[in-house]
Amino acid sequence: METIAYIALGSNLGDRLSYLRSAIEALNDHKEIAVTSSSSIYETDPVGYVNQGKFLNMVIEVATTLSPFALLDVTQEIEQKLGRKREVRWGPRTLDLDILLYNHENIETEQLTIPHPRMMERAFVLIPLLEVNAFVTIPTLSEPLTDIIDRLPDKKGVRLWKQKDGEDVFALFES
Ligand SMILES: Nc1ncnc2c1ncn2[C@@H]1O[C@H](COP(=O)(O)OP(=O)(O)OP(=O)(O)O)[C@@H](O)[C@H]1O
Ligand SMILES: Nc1nc2c(c(=O)[nH]1)N=C(CO)CN2
Repeated sequence: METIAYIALGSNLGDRLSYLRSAIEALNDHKEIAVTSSSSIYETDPVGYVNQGKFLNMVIEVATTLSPFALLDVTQEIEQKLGRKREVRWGPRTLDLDILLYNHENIETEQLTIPHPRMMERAFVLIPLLEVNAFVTIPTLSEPLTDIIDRLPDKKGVRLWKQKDGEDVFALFES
């Protein structure tokens, strides 16, 4: 059965825009994944480990026939292929792909937790997520997402960097 999933992308090393584009292309090239929508691109102050460069962050919606674990394998392969090294926890990275939501499933294993365990603390995730789907619902959450975002300290550090213009995800990457 086809699933709708939301994936957060982040990059703060090297050619950040090009890492985002390559990751979206690689996902869309997979025969069991179609990228169906995206947010704008935001430039965001680093959260957690603050002594690092600004991130570009965005969220995409995908339709997929992969299981959540197979989708995680694909996102991790793409991170590796695009040069990701894990050195400092929450530190600089060429590319980070986090699976936020997978239909309305709740998954809690050592390898994979969905909804993503830290998404509700991150305006750099919730602002683009709400842009992609203003009616998105999160399992076990009754409060409106907009109220949650209002309380998040990092929301002031989230700035629109490249506005989405129309429905074509790849148009975002044309200059
Ligand atoms: N929903 C999820 N999406 C992606 N990875 C997840 C998810 N839930 C659990 N993980 C696990 O988290 C591990 C660490 O991920 P990663 O190194 O990307 O963390 P990070 O980006 O440094 O921090 P954060 O998870 O806070 O964004 C991965 O190996 C993966 O198995
Ligand atoms: N602004 C911003 N800060 C972060 C980010 C990120 O993508 N954007 N990712 C992190 C680890 O996943 C830690 N901190």
